[in-house]
Order: sequence, then structure tokens, then C-alpha cells
Amino acid sequence: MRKVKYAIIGAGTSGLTALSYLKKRNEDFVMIQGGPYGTTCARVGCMPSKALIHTANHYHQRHHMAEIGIENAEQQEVDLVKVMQRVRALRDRFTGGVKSGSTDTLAPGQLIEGYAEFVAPNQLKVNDEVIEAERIIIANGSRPVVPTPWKELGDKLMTSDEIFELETLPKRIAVIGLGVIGLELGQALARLGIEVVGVEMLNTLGGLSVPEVVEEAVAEFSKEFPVHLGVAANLRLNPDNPEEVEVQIGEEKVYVDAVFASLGRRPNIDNLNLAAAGVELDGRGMPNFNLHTSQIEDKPIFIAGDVNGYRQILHEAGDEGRMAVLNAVSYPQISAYARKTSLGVAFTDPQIGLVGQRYTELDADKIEVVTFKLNCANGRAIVIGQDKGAISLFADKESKQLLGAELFLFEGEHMAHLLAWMIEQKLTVMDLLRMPFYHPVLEEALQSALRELAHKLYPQDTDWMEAELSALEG
Ligand SMILES: Cc1cc2nc3c(=O)[nH]c(=O)nc-3n(C[C@H](O)[C@H](O)[C@H](O)COP(=O)(O)OP(=O)(O)OC[C@H]3O[C@@H](n4cnc5c(N)ncnc54)[C@H](O)[C@@H]3O)c2cc1C
Ligand SMILES: NC(=O)c1ccc[n+]([C@@H]2O[C@H](COP(=O)([O-])OP(=O)(O)OC[C@H]3O[C@@H](n4cnc5c(N)ncnc54)[C@H](O)[C@@H]3O)[C@@H](O)[C@H]2O)c1
Repeated sequence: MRKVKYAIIGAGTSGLTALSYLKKRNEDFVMIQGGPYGTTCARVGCMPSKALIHTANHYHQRHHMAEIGIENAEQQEVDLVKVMQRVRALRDRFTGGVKSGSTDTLAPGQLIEGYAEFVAPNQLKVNDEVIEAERIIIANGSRPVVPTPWKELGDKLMTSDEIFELETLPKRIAVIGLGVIGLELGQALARLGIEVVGVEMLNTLGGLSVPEVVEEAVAEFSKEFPVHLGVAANLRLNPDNPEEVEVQIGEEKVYVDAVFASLGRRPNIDNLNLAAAGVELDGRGMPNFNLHTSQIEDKPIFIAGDVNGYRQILHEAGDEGRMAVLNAVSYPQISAYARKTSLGVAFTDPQIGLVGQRYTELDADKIEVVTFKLNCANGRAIVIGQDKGAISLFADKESKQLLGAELFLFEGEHMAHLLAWMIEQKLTVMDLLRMPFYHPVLEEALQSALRELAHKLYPQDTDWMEAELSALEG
């Protein structure tokens, strides 16, 4: 048995963040990594998906060139083999960068290849070796949800783990699950000329919840591929042609060459035999951990990144890795850290932005809500042909602070950040109206939404001219 002070399970974004801290301090640690190196984000997640989306969006522009006076753009062609080669070349560049700055730099013995599982409270088994670690950071990520019966579809069923490996793309794909991954990749595939059909069991998509924003988003995506909401698809190989998959959507049957499953990601917690660590698991198999410390119960075990099932996005994985390692080092002294304002962006076109508290989680009696549609007089949106989508804002009636926002907006990633930073600063709607807004920019639509919200929040007799200016003292 080998004894170390720290063990990190998983060399993803979260685990590598923790690793960088221990390495800098010359601590006694092991990093245990099962599966390919380079992180989910760089290897099969954020980066290859954004590379595919980039080409898809450029190619899609050919449909809008004639309206701005550029002729013959419709004749452009896409070489799908080259597209996929570029996706993989960029993927290799990103994973190479990750590895060379992290796992490749470890001394012999600091890196163990294999899947760890607990065999006792402080003991992990990897292959045939048992590691005893005083403090353990669990950062072993998540994996795509795939219902067992669907596995019968063999290689006609894909997830984000497989799609970027394809030499070229199938002609017809059913995308099941229109959350973030399904929408980003479904739209990109449709834009690359693939016949896409989208199915989502909820009556919304992309995590949106404000009815007017959902309506705008459904209308826009439906222009590019059929979107079926509120229905779960049944899948089987076509009995008359096993080269095809039969997708039953309610009464309708659709035949496709492949299915892309984007049903969510399941924490890899079930692989760890946490019961052997004396950790109690809830009905979903999850341990009781503190979101502000990353600690599991009061044990020297910390959990960070996708595996905790909280906010499965990259910057949160990084923050949780930081929190986990700081507390692992200071254990038994534990510090609680504030969680940052929630921020999510789907890189669709228009983009979806979910910021701060969710509309559905708020008490409707305590908030004011406005939804400003981009087809209502925003000069910049009209000039660039992006007068579609909506900005929805929610503020607290009493404090007048902005609490959250939902965006469906061209390049909304930037406004989503501005809004998250505003909420993080606890600014009121009037504080925000005192900020400068340039002309002509999309942010003027935010200004219009804020003005509408202010009219709901502040007394009827407010002098708006005066209110938007800051009075000088003395
Ligand atoms: C298609 C796609 C697109 C995405 N796009 C975005 C985006 O645009 N923006 C964003 O913020 N987020 C995005 N994400 C989410 C983001 O990639 C994840 O939130 C993030 O990578 C999670 O990092 P992690 O460190 O928790 O896990 P990972 O990076 O998955 O690392 C966990 C590692 O642990 C290993 N492992 C598993 N079990 C064991 C074990 N028992 N022992 C040892 N090692 C083990 C795994 O093989 C893996 O290498 C996307 C995800 C996907 C799939
Ligand atoms: N841009 C980004 O930040 C980004 C991009 C991709 C992924 N991610 C992360 O990856 C995680 C996983 O993404 P995801 O899109 O797989 O999950 P998700 O939870 O966003 O969406 C999954 C969707 O599938 C639906 N669904 C589940 N089972 C279904 C069924 N049988 N039939 C039809 N619909 C079904 C769900 O209702 C849900 O809307 C996300 O939570 C996100 O945090 C982030």
C-alpha cells in the first residue's frame, strides 16, 4: 500500500485546477486519471462543439447574403470531411495544450493511470494498487445519459463522446433532448446541411422558462429544423431496413441514419463505491456535500466539478476545484466560499443566456418582470439583420435589485456577462439606468428593457429625466 497526503481523482478541469495548487506547493500527492487525457471540455465538450458551430454559422450566412446585396453566395459548398478534420485538429491543439501544462509535467509516481474506487474511508484502489490518502478530492466528471435499450442501435446511436470522431456526417440525424448540447449541435448540423429532427420531452428548450422567450426561441429554431416539444421519442432499428433508425414521435414516424442523444450528463459518482468511504448516499446516489466548501459530510473528502451534479459548466468546475483544494490543504480548518452569480450561455444563433436566479424559482408576487422583444425598434439589430429574440429581466420589488435574466439574443454571451456582473454587484435597476449606453448597439435594447422595468418598480410620479442622472453633491 502506498501512502500519500492528497489524492485527486480525475484529471479534468476541476482536478487539474486542484493539481496546479498542490504542485506549486510541492505537496505529496497523486493524480489518478481513468480514461483519455485532455479534459472533457477540450476533448469532447466546449471546444470541438464550438469549432463545429463556427463553420456551421459561416456556411449558414450564404442564405442571407443576397438580402444585403451580395450575389451567388448560395452556390457555396461545404466539405464535411474537411470540417470534421478541422474540428479534430483544433481539439488536438486544445488537449495538447492542457496536457503539456499539467499531467505531462508530473514526476513518475505522481500520476496513476486507471479508475479509482474507494475500498475503505481513506483508501482508493486503482488497478491492483491501493493508495491511502489523508485527503481526497473527487473530480471525476460526468458522462452522457444513454438509456440502456437505446444501446441496441449500436453505432447508429451517438453522443458528444463519439460525434467529433466521425470522418463525415450522416445525412439524417434525430437529436433527442433539446437542452444545451442538443440545441447547439442540432442547429450546427442543420446548418451544415444535415436533415435534423429535434425531440424534447419538456415544453421548452435550452433551459428557457419565460413563456415569451420560449416562444421566440421555438419559432426561430423551428425555421431551421422540425422541433417536437412535450414528447418522448421511441427508437428502434427500422425492421424493414436495419441501416435506418425508426424514430416514433407521438403518431409520427421519422427515419434517420443516426440518433444523437443529448439527454443530460450523469455524475460519475456511481463508479466510486463511496459507501466504502462511510459516506451516506441519498436516493439519487449522491453524497451530502456543502456547496460552499465542497466538503462531503465532515470528512477529509471534497467533491468538485460535474461529478457533484450542481452546475455542470466549466468555470464552475474550476471554482469548485479551487475551493476543494484550499479546504483539503487547510483541513480540518474549513472555509466557506460564496458562489458566483449563475451564468449559462448556449452557443446557438441567437444565443441563449441564463443569468442569476431562475424565473421559475422566484416568487411571482415578489418580482417584476419585463420581456423586451428585439423586433421592437433596436436600430443595430435591424441593421445587422438580427431583430429577433428577446431580453427578459426580473427584479426584486422591494430592493429593486436585478435578480436574473433570460436572453435569446444575437451574440448574447456578452450581454449575459454584463448582466451577471450587474447582479453580482447587487445593482438596482436605477443604478443600471445611470450607466452609459452607446448608440447604435444591442445594449440599447437592454436600456429599453430596464426603463420598462423601472416604470414597474418605482413610484408613478418618479421624475425619469432626473432619475437617470446622478446629482452632483454641493
Ligand atoms: C458537448 C459539450 C459541450 C460543452 N460546452 C460547454 C461550454 O460551452 N461551456 C461550459 O462552460 N461548459 C461546457 N461543457 C461542460 C464542461 O465541459 C464540463 O462542465 C467540464 O468539462 C467538467 O469538468 P470536470 O473537471 O468536472 O470533469 P472532466 O473534465 O470530465 O474530468 C473528469 C475526468 O475524470 C476521469 N474519471 C472518471 N472516472 C474516474 C475514476 N473513477 N478514476 C479516475 N478518473 C476518472 C474522466 O475520464 C475525466 O478525464 C460542455 C460539455 C459537453 C459534453
Ligand atoms: N454552452 C454551454 O455552456 C454548454 C454546452 C453544452 C453542454 N453544457 C453542459 O453539459 C450539460 C449536459 O448538456 P445536455 O444538453 O446533455 O443536458 P441538459 O440537461 O441541458 O438537456 C437535456 C435535455 O434532454 C431532455 N430529455 C431527457 N430525456 C429525454 C427523452 N427521453 N426524450 C426527449 N428529451 C429528453 C431534457 O428534458 C433536457 O431538456 C449541461 O447541463 C450543461 O451544463 C454546457
